[in-house]
Amino acid sequence: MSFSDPLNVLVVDDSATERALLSAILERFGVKVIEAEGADSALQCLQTPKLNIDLILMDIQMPDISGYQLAAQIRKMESESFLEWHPIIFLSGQHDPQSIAMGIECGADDYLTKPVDSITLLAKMRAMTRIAEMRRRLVKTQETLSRQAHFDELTGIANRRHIFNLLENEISRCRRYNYAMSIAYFDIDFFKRINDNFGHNAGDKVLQRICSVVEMELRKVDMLGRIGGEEFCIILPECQLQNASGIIDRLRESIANINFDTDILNRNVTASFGVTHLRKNDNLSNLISRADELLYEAKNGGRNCVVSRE
Ligand SMILES: Nc1nc2c(ncn2[C@@H]2O[C@H](COP(=O)(O)OP(=O)(O)OP(=O)(O)O)[C@@H](O)[C@H]2O)c(=O)[nH]1
Repeated sequence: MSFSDPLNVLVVDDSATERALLSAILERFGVKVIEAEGADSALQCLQTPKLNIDLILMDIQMPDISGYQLAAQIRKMESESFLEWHPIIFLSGQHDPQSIAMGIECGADDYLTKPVDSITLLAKMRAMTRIAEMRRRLVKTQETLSRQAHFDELTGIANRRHIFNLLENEISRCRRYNYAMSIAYFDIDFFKRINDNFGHNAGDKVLQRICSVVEMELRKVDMLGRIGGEEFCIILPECQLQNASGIIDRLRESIANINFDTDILNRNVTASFGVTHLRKNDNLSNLISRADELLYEAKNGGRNCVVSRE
């Protein structure tokens, strides 16, 4: 039996002889062994990305801390430092059911008693790496789903639901710490004409470029989200209305000055803005309604302008 991809196995044992014996068996099957004589070096190896450890084989009786304690520490470190999960197999001389139960309880995934039969050990390792691979795929899928649930696919910025959740959080923060906050709604002017005259693809590129310009111009704490179509929301935490109006007017100018690649669009694009701030009795719904109304005033007032009001 051997592994198709080279497997990196961390062997944790205080006895150099035991480590050497186990390494000799594993290396015969094409496994790459990384040795650790105790807890500190084991934890260090797991935090070293280039070692790329797939699995841990661990002794229980060690002088500094027991294998049980180390397994619990590894699980804690993995969850606190967002490290990948590593299967842990205990190799122990203790055969009693209590020791086995305790090993699993502390975070190990399997428990083999010494002397370990090499074929059994390799079969268990194969099963564990299969589970680790399935878990890796599951985590990746979860990350993709979470990204899709929170971010707009075309522009990469927060989607409607996410920006409203962020706004809800900011409103609570402002209430609690008595902070000021402003928001802006904006909408690209005559966007339909861009699609009609230059194609939907060009329209998409315009949306992407405008978002990246806006993100670049804003402070790190500001938040940008796509409400839908060509309408966007900006949250400006800890920003008084007067200040926000100035920032947003500069943003309007930056958008109007974007030079698009001529194969996308041979003219400039403008946007209209509504800016307001959080009033004492505002909730999410009336704050965004007011920003939306101001945006439509800006549209009716000739576009490419900012209308701001308390
Ligand atoms: N390319 C592209 N177009 C989109 C997207 N989402 C919405 N649109 C288009 O955006 C256009 C919005 O048009 P309207 O609502 O009439 O607004 P407008 O032409 O910008 O006019 P004003 O807002 O009044 O200045 C529609 O043609 C939509 O199809 C998208 O993701 N990509």
